[in-house]
Amino acid sequence: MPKFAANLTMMFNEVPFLERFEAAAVAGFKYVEYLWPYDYPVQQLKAKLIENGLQQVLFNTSGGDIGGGEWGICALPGREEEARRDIDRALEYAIGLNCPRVLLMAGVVPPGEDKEEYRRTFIDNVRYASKQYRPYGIDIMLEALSPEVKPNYLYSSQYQALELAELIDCDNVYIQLDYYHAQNVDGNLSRLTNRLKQRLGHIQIASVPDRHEPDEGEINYVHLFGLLDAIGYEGFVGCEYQPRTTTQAGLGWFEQYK
Ligand SMILES: O=C(O)[C@@H](O)C(=O)CO
Ligand SMILES: [Mg+2]
Repeated sequence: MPKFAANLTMMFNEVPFLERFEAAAVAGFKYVEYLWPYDYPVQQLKAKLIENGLQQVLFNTSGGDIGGGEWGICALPGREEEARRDIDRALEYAIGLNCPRVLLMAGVVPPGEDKEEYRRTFIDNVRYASKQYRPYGIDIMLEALSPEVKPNYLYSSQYQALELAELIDCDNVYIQLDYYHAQNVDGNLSRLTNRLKQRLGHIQIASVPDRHEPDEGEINYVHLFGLLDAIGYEGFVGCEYQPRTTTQAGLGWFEQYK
């Protein structure tokens, strides 16, 4: 049975961020993920996890200047020093929070720029992170983002993510398969899951087209959860969706998995 992680960036927005840990635990979650921890000291977040009996399973490196159109800096040529400081800071948080994986946010390639240069920069930074994180047993995730969510992100197809992971060829670099993006770009989700199974480090779910609870829309999640069990996937499944109304009102789908 999949181990579901509440995504505290998208879920439980009825309460301020630090109160979402308790809300997730009360709703029956044992695991959490969210985009970024950096607004809070490690000790404060660690206390929230411990108080509520939760395990942190994922967070991301920085988004960069989000207001200025960035969405990650690990692929930006000329920003390598900053990206590596950011990768090091993420490592400190991962160690402090006992979090076993970090998503390396690549970034947006502005139209007209040399995409190959961004790709090379990303590969170099992922290899750097791999080396830094390996002694601590922390894995690195690569996630393809669909243009619906982030136009011009470095890579949008799961098959591009696979190609990158194979090229980088480091034993602690895995794919974060977000079925919402995958359905928007690639489709054929059963075949895709089987194709990626050796490299799956994390899964995320939401309905398509509306990115709501996984109980509506064009993806059959009951089938996919069964498939994940069948291929022996033992990682986590992050609930990265925008609740239709309130978070609690939409958790009917989760009842059978608690
Ligand atoms: O799907 C997403 O958007 C996220 O998983 C993320 O980490 C940043 O884009
Ligand atoms: Mg995602």
